Amino acid sequence: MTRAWATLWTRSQAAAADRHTIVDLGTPSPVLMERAALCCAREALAMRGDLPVWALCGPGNNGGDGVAVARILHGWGVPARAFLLSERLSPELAQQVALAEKLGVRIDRGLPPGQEEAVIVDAMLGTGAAPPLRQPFVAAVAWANAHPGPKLAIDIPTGIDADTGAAPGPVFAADRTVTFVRSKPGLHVTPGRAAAGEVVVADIGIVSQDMSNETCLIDPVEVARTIAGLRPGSHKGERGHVGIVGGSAGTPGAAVLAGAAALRAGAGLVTIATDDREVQAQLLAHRPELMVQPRGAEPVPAAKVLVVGPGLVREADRAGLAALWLEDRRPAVWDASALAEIAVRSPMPRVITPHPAEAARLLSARTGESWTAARVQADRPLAARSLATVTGAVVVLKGEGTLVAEGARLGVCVSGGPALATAGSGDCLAGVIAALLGRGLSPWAAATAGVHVHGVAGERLVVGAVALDIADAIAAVLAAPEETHPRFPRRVLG
Ligand SMILES: NC(=O)C1=CN([C@@H]2O[C@H](COP(=O)(O)OP(=O)(O)OC[C@H]3O[C@@H](n4cnc5c(N)ncnc54)[C@H](O)[C@@H]3O)[C@@H](O)[C@H]2O)[C@@H](O)CC1
Ligand SMILES: Nc1ncnc2c1ncn2[C@@H]1O[C@H](COP(=O)(O)OP(=O)(O)O)[C@@H](O)[C@H]1O
Ligand SMILES: [K+]
Repeated sequence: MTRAWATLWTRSQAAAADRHTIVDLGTPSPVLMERAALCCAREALAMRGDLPVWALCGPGNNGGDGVAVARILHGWGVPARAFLLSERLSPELAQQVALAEKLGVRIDRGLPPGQEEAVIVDAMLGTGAAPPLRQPFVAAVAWANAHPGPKLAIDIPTGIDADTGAAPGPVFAADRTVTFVRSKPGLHVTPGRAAAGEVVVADIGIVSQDMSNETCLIDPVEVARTIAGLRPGSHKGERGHVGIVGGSAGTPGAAVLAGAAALRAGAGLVTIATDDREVQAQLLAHRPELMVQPRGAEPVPAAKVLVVGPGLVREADRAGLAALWLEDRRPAVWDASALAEIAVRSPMPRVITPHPAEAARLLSARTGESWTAARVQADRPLAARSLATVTGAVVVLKGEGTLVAEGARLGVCVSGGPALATAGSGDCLAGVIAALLGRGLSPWAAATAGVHVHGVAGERLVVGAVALDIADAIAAVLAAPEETHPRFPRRVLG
């Protein structure tokens, strides 16, 4: 089970929790704001060295947090100022301004003058706002990003959509974001993830009645436990036999990579099914550990799990895949060009691993709507969930901040980096997930553990590494899975 505090709240879930805590339970709103600001002030203190702290404040309660941060720091003897960017002030913000002024905190209207280096605190907009940004925040974000000094965002960097991670305009580029009670999907989904910096979850006593945990981070603690629970297997047959339907003339490499990654992820045996004699010869030359056999009506009958798609570029090599999708009872990972053969929901255990362009093609074909890769990227959670609905599969939507969807459930991967952006890296991922399925994990568990492990393996490589290096790094990650990850939020209590 994912730890409760690793679940993610959407904008409406956060607002409902605020309302419940304040209205139903009677916790005064200023008490929550004080606790929120105290956590942010501590983080600003840790980031400042001997720099002053400047809070850029919007019109709502996010702005109220900013003024309270300036007041708390001022009380600790830190040179801290607040800058009000809007004419309009919410009642909580007005209350904070009045209190801060009584205590001698300097509060100005408009952006700070000059180029003095300072910690810039983004208290412009929080979870009450929805992008695209309007003025004066478009200009304020550009000013802040160009100003020298560390950047701290309160709750969410201004400009990021808290629910989707989309950034339809300029975005505050934070080094650190302090978010309240639960993190938000937008801090971990591309492109929001890059703008959030280090994410700190501050528990400030807001409680929710909503016990659903449909959206969560893929928790490295859970992944490590899942991996530790895998049986080593006393002989190779017990660790699962993976069959790979892949490799066309001229592109045998993708099948080799999927196979190599499956072996590194603990598959006992890997057999590649292809009818092309030239491909068969090339496969064996590439990786002698692999086995090769003709495809036939039922590919690799001895295999417990299939990977379908790596390198199947020739149309003739995709004949019969539609029936395989629908009828083959074995758990299977479907990838690359094989995804074009999916015409209906499959009742069988399936994991599909599209990148955004493949996801768009599949969604267009299956929904009759017009999807492009850009539309997928504009709301990755929606795209992943829609694909899960129309295919019946566990969906791995690849890319920075990979998503895993099963029905309405969504897992967000924290691991992975630019070294993974290399030809064949996706083939390795398919092989890892298949190996984990073969070792007895459910499609959800295999997909979530698979993307996390693949991401960590990629992080251990330098940019310029090739896909076979990823496959080879996977064994080391599985041998000693770590329960922490630098991009998994740090939790503070306030
Ligand atoms: N008492 C509470 O409920 C607590 C609230 N907290 C803070 O309050 C925040 C939420 O506060 P609010 O609900 O007041 O909302 P925000 O402060 O996030 O922003 C709402 C304001 O932004 C404006 N706005 C919305 N979309 C915009 C856009 N695209 N461009 C420009 N302006 C836009 C709206 O007109 C509105 O005035 C949280 O993110 C958190 O920082 C914390 O203090 C914790 C306790
Ligand atoms: N910048 C990045 N950060 C994190 N992961 C990435 C990044 N770029 C690519 N990846 C990952 O690398 C893999 C690439 O897969 P794919 O697009 O299918 O490429 P290929 O077809 O070359 O194998 C996916 O798992 C994807 O999530
Ligand atoms: K903010």
